[in-house]
Amino acid sequence: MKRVIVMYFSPTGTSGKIAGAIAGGISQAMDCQLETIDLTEPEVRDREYSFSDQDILVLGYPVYAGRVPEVLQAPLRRVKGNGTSAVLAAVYGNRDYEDALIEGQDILTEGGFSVIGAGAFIGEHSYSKKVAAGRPDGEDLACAKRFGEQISDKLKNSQLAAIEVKGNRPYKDPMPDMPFLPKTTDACTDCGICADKCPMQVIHRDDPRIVDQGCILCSACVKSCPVDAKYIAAEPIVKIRGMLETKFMDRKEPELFL
Ligand SMILES: Cc1cc2nc3c(=O)[nH]c(=O)nc-3n(C[C@H](O)[C@H](O)[C@H](O)COP(=O)(O)O)c2cc1C
Repeated sequence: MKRVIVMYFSPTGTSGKIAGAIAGGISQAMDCQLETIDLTEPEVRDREYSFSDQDILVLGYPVYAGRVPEVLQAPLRRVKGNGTSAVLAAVYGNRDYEDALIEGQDILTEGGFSVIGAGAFIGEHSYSKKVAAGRPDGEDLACAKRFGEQISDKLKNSQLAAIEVKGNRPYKDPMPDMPFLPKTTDACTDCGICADKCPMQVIHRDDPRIVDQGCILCSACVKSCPVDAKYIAAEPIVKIRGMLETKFMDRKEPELFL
């Protein structure tokens, strides 16, 4: 019996939605069970995972500076396949995904997987509510589900050869360190949702205004706050937001590799 495992790291939820839709498409078409592993939670990220050739792994992650997020790299290297078929979903904020797919493919291939499908999808940008606002939308999710069904056809026809994705080696330089912390306005009601959502667990549950070092500026706190009390005021991020809201407003569409 085949099993589909959907594994994702998704601070603001977009990568999780896309990976879930792909995995749902595969599991429905193949009538097999679906399991979820949410690597956004630190203790889940710390574990080791091993899969068999009866499993299909769907891995979703956001694109950070054209790469696989650094915080996910060591955890992914602990995920082992044994001739396991894998599908990648890199979700980017309507600018570009550069080397994020090829890097993801390299990591999984080294870990014993065969990447038989990959897609670059679009999600609302972590640093803006205007860039790719509301995405993934219904069209994106339908596209992801259909992609899952195409993957299932490929599996049924035993076409398990690895694919070629877009991207370059050596990969883009990693993101420079940005030692900034999110700020909090007086609107904060101490509800603690931001602390629960923080993938680095650096926000104090008893006083969410206190944020320890180690923040990766993923915007999980900003986007989950019900009263918009969290914000990132650091100059480089404000500049990036301005650049994105000027140059990257035209709708991009998913790119699929099968
Ligand atoms: C640190 C950081 C770097 C990012 N770099 C890129 C990028 O290079 N290209 C892009 O289009 N979007 C970039 N984004 C936006 C995210 O890839 C995008 O919003 C994604 O949908 C977030 O996924 P999530 O909802 O699963 O967290 C970046 C976001 C963050 C927080």
